Amino acid sequence: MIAVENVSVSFGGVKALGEVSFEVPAGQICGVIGPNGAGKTTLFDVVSGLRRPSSGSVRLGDRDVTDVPAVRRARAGVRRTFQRTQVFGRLTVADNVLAAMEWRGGGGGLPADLVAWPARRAREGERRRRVDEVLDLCGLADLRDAYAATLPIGRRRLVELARALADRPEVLLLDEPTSGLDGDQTARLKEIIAALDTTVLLVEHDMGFVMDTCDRLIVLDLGKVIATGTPAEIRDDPSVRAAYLG
Ligand SMILES: Nc1ncnc2c1ncn2[C@@H]1O[C@H](COP(=O)(O)OP(=O)(O)OP(=O)(O)O)[C@@H](O)[C@H]1O
Repeated sequence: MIAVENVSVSFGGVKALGEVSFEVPAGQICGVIGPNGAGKTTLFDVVSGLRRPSSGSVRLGDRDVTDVPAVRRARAGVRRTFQRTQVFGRLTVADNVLAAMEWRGGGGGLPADLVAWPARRAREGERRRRVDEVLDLCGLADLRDAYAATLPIGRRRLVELARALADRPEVLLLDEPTSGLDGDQTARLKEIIAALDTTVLLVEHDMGFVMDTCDRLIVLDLGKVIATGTPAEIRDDPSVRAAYLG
């Protein structure tokens, strides 16, 4: 569950977010839409911990994470993809996913390696199986040994998604996940998201995708929530039409 309460963020004189509040119950797929400059990316930065709000709070489950930095939020099960893909170009697709998985139970140096060797090897095997599983899920199995830098943008985006899914996140934030995807890849993405039992917050400009994929929508305009509701409710909301049509 994600709970954002009265969150405000200002950049100098620009109020990117003004007292934004909403909740995404566990397992729900929630879309954030709004015109350019509405505050969507800023909201993602606040939820993922990259930006601290000037006021307000963010809770994940029953934990207040407002002051918890991004890296610790990631450890607590928050994963994010970015508007501009951020894959490791010099690593293979499989290694990109492997690198994103938390190494639990490491540490302790050589003595620990020797004593705990069988358990560590078993865990390593589990991680590699998981890599294959998510590559399959994302339609990347054939590309597991390709260097990420050589892939077209749509595939790179799917590598980023695979990385985000590898550790079975509790909360997944997707920033414009369809951009650069072709029709087949977009359809696959829809299926992947629908099959997750993760809380998902996504920003997306492709309205068809948003309407088909999300359980609920939040509409931002000039840093304010101007409407929330099911996709059908939002489609018929006059204030939303006004915001988009100017
Ligand atoms: N680092 C920053 N410094 C100054 N102003 C910023 C900064 N980041 C965002 N803003 C401003 O805050 C407002 C919200 O920006 P934000 O990028 O969150 O909107 P957005 O809805 O994600 O837009 P887009 O759809 O174009 O990505 C805009 O007016 C933007 O110019």
